[in-house]
Amino acid sequence: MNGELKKWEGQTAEVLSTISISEDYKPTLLGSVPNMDAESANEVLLSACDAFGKGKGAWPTMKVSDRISCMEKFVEQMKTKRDEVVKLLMWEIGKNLPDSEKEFDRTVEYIYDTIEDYKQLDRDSAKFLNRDGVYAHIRRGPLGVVLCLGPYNYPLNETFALLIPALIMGNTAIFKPAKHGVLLITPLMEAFRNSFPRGVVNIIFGRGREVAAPIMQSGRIDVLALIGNSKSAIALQDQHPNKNRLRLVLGLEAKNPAIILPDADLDLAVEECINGTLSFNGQRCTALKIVYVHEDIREEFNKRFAAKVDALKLGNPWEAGVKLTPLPEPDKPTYIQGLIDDAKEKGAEILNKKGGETTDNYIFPAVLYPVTEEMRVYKEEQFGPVIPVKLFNDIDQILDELALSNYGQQVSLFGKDVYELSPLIDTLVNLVCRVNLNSSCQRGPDVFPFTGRKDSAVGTLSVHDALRSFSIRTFVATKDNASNKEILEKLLETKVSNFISTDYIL
Ligand SMILES: O=C[C@H](O)COP(=O)(O)O
Repeated sequence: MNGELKKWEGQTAEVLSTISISEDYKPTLLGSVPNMDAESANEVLLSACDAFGKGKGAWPTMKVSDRISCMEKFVEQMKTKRDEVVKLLMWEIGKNLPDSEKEFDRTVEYIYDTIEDYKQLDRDSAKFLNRDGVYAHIRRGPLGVVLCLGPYNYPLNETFALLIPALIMGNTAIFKPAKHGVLLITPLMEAFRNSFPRGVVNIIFGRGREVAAPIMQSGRIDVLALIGNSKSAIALQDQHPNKNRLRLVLGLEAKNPAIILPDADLDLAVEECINGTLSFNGQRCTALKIVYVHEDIREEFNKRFAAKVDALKLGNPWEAGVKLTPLPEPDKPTYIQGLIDDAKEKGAEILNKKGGETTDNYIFPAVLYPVTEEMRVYKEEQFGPVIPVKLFNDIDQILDELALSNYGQQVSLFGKDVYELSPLIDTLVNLVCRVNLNSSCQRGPDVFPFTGRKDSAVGTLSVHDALRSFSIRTFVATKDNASNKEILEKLLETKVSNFISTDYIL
């Protein structure tokens, strides 16, 4: 972005749209981005390192109020690009219109919330301490250079959920857009260029192993911030010559269950499970990826749920009322078909009539029942349109499975009896990080903590927590005597230091 894009002309990577379910479907060339190599990626790295300048750069030492002004300028310009970005969200990743609009609007809100929270954080963390003859002025500061990688399912929102807090805290950043959802970043590049000093925000395009790996190998990355899968996170981490000094901020996989207790409101449970399992075709880390149904209500729940799934409208993302849309990953339908075949071989049935029907780059969601622990669809994070339903008689059976699971993000719990719910809630909050009562799992509102246990996350990504994840407490200390007092008073009075200042009182 602050590097010269022209440099990479002639090595462009084409971006094809696969988003169409029409019979005469043909992939359409939407645009192209530079396909960078290791050398170009290293130039970008140098640009980010120079801008941080081992702390001497203009950005990390800048006044808080000036950094906020840059961010405000950026978000104002970003808002003028809404239509363009929303269209690209539909065309590149197949997200339906309401969800694409929501992704854009929620990202704008995330930036405003981050600005407000940053002011509060700076006010709260700035402290003058005087103890045992030592006087200290404490504030929160940046960590250095951050490498941010976002996922294809939220190419705008989740990339920015990493990038924005990292930047406002005074870090410089390099970000790599997801493979699908790369073009939608391009309308925003001018806004970045107009709003931030050179080298503060940097972009890399290309394959992870070709552009992100060499950057990590340099040992100059201080924070790896990634939302995606553990495999990519581990592969990148392993490239760093000194992993111990790398701070990690990771949002990873999950296998969030819905638990339908015998006294659950079935209409509500069905509705919430439809949204939970199939919003954006189940391509959400917070999606419900398995449904546990109690034996007493199994028949009724399965019947209503399967019928509702079949009634969902499949179509192109821009068509009104469409819930199910084409999948951006060309090999996803084959993968899902493999899960269905495996489950059928091991004794499951498809409960809904349309389950497994394929249309170009889509496979209609199959509701699979009864699912058992030997099946791949039980073990793998399907991240797509297929719904395993598992029977239970005894809640302890589910608690044992959750305790053994590699994941620990969220649970949806459906029921009414408070005496049954309360011990369960008390246990579940120690197995996952968010229990959704009579509602499906979700990340939002984005001011709420977004995290997980075990392999689901490292650190917490909410407006509030992300600012802390991308910063460290730093301070200036001195012996409390008359001469030092005088120097400190002068520093405050002359306003020559941005650190020893009262700029935090915004
Ligand atoms: O892919 C994981 C996302 O953070 C899910 O967000 P969401 O629950 O708002 O769809």
